[in-house]
Amino acid sequence: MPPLILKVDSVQLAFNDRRILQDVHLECRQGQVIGLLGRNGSGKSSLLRIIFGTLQASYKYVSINGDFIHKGYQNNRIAYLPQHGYLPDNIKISKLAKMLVDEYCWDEFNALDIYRQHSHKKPGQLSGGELRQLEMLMIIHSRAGFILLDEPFTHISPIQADEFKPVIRACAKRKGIIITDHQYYNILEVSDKVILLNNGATKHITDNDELITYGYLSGK
Ligand SMILES: Nc1ncnc2c1ncn2[C@@H]1O[C@H](COP(=O)(O)OP(=O)(O)OP(=O)(O)O)[C@@H](O)[C@H]1O
Repeated sequence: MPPLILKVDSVQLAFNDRRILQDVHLECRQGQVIGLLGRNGSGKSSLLRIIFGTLQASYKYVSINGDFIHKGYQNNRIAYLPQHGYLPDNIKISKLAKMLVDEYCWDEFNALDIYRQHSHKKPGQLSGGELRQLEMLMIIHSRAGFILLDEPFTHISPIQADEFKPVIRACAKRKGIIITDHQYYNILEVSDKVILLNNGATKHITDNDELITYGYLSGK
């Protein structure tokens, strides 16, 4: 089967007449990790929510292999790790995992140390970093063909971030992933392509020095 291709084109978003996104074009193939960088307030979370279908844009074109996708979350086509936690506090991790994790990935997920360690607990009994790791792992082992990760490295210690990057790469063998985080060095390491959101437009970065040219990194 040819790889699935997610296309996002001509996204327009404004809040109270303030333009946030106006010239956004990106493509993510199954097998690829696309890193999305941008300054605070540049519209990264808004773009991911528009693709997922929980934020309405004034215009968007999102498709998977040519099929227009109105709400990405429908039919498990796209899964999304929001910037802030999404798991309810009082349901056991094991029960949540059974709802979210794809049965075809269950053995792989069930073998993860962090899951084995905490499966009997509830989210409210975990540290911020433990919870973030489990939230992300459930999303990337979900049924969806495309995964959107909004700041997955937040609250994660450097050593655990290093353990995660191969897990993300392994997941990308079967899925397409769009990932954003302010830990830009992790994004540069884990991504096949990097896109910068700058003044509402996507810039496809081919040389990391462009991150300085566009004012994302100071270059000092
Ligand atoms: N519901 C809203 N109403 C008005 N303005 C909003 C709303 N949601 C977001 N914004 C504004 O839109 C802009 C883009 O926000 P968004 O959260 O997408 O940025 P971001 O790139 O993810 O930022 P950060 O890196 O700080 O998380 C910001 O200036 C924000 O203040």
